[in-house]
Amino acid sequence: MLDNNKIKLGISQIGWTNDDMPDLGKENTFEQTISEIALAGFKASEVGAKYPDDPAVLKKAMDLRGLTICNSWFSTFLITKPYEEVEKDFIKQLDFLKAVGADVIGVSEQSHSIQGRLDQPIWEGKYVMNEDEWKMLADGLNKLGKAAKDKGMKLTFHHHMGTVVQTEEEIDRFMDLVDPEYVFLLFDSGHLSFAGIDPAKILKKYISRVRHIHLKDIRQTLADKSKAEHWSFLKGVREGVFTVPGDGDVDFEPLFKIVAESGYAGWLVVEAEQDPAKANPLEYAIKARKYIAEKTGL
Ligand SMILES: O=C1C[C@@H](O)[C@H](O)[C@@H](O)C1=O
Ligand SMILES: [Co+2]
Repeated sequence: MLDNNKIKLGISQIGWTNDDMPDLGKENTFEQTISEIALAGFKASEVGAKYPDDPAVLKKAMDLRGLTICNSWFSTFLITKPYEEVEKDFIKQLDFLKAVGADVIGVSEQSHSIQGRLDQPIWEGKYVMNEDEWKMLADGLNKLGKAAKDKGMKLTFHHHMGTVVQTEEEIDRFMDLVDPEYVFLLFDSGHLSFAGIDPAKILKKYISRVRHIHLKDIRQTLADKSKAEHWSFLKGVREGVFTVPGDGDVDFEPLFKIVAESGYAGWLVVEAEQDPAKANPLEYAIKARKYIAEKTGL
């Protein structure tokens, strides 16, 4: 059982429109997306490309539906761009998130990332950082994390397929290098499972440093096929590698147990990008909401 005084449930808008491939769900408007998020029984979403840029307009639309913004993706380029340039954009996004009521920002290092490249199989040619780059990444994130903390926000780092922090060894090294006061982990059950890592092992090890959680399930047969047939990450998404919790092969019960026993306080966010033409977003959001209620009491 999870404590609903500590844990709140959100769902990412990525199931309605996928900003990485905007043709997926192009027909779904911002208003329809957030109305369906509320209708399915969730309390928050992250920020999508169709969401209003004006924080007052966005907040009003969310408030009207009893929703809040709980996080947004932020791409850093700490090992390939000047730090000051990254920091400037980061602060702007922090201020935006703060104005709409979020206290978490989800960072992914996108230097050399292959996650968006259609010409690149996701299982081949991922960039591996050298010693200097590891230091540059950790130092940059520590500084950004301090800037976030100074504004009452938390920098959470999203390990991700096709990026410089994907494998178990990379996650361990990352957690060793960053300052626990300023940089937290964004745990994503789908990316770990897709990478062939036991999500329960990682969650157990780092739960005290986790400040945001993405609940993503995978269809293992399609994940295996993506490797065998050299698919890009985005082809995998299009074909249905990811789905909502309870609909795939990830075992969520140990994850919920670790969360319950840890005293984690924060958001659990269903994040299950797939083709909305094959997986109706409202139907899948309701499916996820029911599964989580059944397994956690939330
Ligand atoms: O948190 C996420 C945001 C997406 O844009 C990304 O590609 C997805 O897989 C994810 O986990
Ligand atoms: Co995620």
